[in-house]
Amino acid sequence: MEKNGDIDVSSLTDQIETLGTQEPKHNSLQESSHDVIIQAVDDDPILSITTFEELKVHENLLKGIYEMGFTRPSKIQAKALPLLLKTPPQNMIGQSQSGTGKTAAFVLTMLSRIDFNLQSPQALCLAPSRELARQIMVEVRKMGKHTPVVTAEAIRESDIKSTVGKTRNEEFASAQLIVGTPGTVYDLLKRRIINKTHMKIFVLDEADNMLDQQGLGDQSIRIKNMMPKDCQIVLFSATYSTQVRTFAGRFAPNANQFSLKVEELSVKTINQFYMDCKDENHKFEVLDDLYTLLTIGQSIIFVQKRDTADTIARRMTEKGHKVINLHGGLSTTERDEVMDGFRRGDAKVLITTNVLARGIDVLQVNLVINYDLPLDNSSRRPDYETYLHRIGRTGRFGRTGVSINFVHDANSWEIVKAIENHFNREIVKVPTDNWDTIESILKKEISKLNS
Ligand SMILES: Nc1ncnc2c1ncn2[C@@H]1O[C@H](COP(=O)(O)OP(=O)(O)OP(=O)(O)O)[C@@H](O)[C@H]1O
Repeated sequence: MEKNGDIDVSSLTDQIETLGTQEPKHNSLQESSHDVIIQAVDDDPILSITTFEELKVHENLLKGIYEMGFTRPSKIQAKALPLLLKTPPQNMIGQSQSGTGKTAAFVLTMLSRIDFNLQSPQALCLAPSRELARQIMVEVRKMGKHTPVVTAEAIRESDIKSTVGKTRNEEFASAQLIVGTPGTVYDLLKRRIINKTHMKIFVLDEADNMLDQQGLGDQSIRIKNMMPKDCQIVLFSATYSTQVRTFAGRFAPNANQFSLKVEELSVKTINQFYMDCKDENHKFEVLDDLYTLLTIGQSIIFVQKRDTADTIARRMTEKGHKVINLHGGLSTTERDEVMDGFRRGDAKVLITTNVLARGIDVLQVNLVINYDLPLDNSSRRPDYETYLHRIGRTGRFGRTGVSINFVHDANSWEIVKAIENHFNREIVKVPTDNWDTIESILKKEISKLNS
């Protein structure tokens, strides 16, 4: 195999480097032809806004939105916000592709429902990971910057005790908007540290994952059962299996619904590839070569198990690559440090498990590698939803991105083919041993996309 210096990788490098920084084409999300199926509970014609002003939310919220650089609503925001903000409030089951701005839609709804004179929890949002909960809170604080909103994060406390004045009880007593993970939120509600009496809106981000009966479903249901009867229930995700959608309909009754057909689910600006490796060990050699030969902006490598993440991180470090590693086995402080470092761009390569498959938004990520393909833990069948969420860590809000799947035996090849069939999107083969060809294939596919 040719190593760096033997071939000119600079032009491909340019392509991959510019991918992450490439701004979305003007209005690309709004003009997308995605066929959203909308079911509204009223007979009202579905309103769709073209500017945030039309929503008639408080000017301090508009100020926050504009300071975030949002000049106009994305397609899901344009369609969902008028329904989300209706009085009296109506439930919502929303679906749109990864990176299309679902967070801002529910954050704005939560902020606009709060009575700032009432010092009691009024909006609650659950997310499946501490990293996603913290990220949502950053968006809340940015959008609510010009409002007096008081917020609290209900995630496992950091190992380093906070030095700021308030105790946890005091913090939650005065908080109006809470974002957290289900275990911690349930515990705080049960111990009456979070007062549920005035709760007006309950949001589940990554709702299909939060309602999954094999996982977080139990806790989400218990929390929902504690909410006041008239609390607005809002569910958002890029994916809903048929089974989960049926259940979601019971969890959020009489909801306005947005859904997508399966062939509309994958983001068109994410180029999907696969590399046919000889065996497990060859996967590592190809990974090492990829990072030796290409200068990649920022990237995420997904593996199935924590042990694999540790092993790959150690071996990549031994090979001289600067990588970081995040999984559920780390302490809360370590997790926060790793994630914050990656967001700052201190580290360019993040090795992780499914814990970061959903929701994480780092715009500079231009490459996602599925070192291990996502499998359903119990059935060992392809996990289509996780696949879509993983590759959706790139190609955010109209940007272009590349995803590469590693295949190493007949079974993993079948999984890639099943994923290709499921979403009806080609996953293009690139060789593992000829970097000139790799370069030209990646370039051709990327230019097809940009033309
Ligand atoms: N109206 C807007 N104008 C410009 N940028 C926006 C707008 N709305 C959201 N964004 C940005 O788009 C990016 C993706 O948004 P967000 O993280 O909400 O996507 P998402 O739909 O929740 O994705 P996922 O399904 O992966 O969770 C974020 O960086 C966000 O700040």
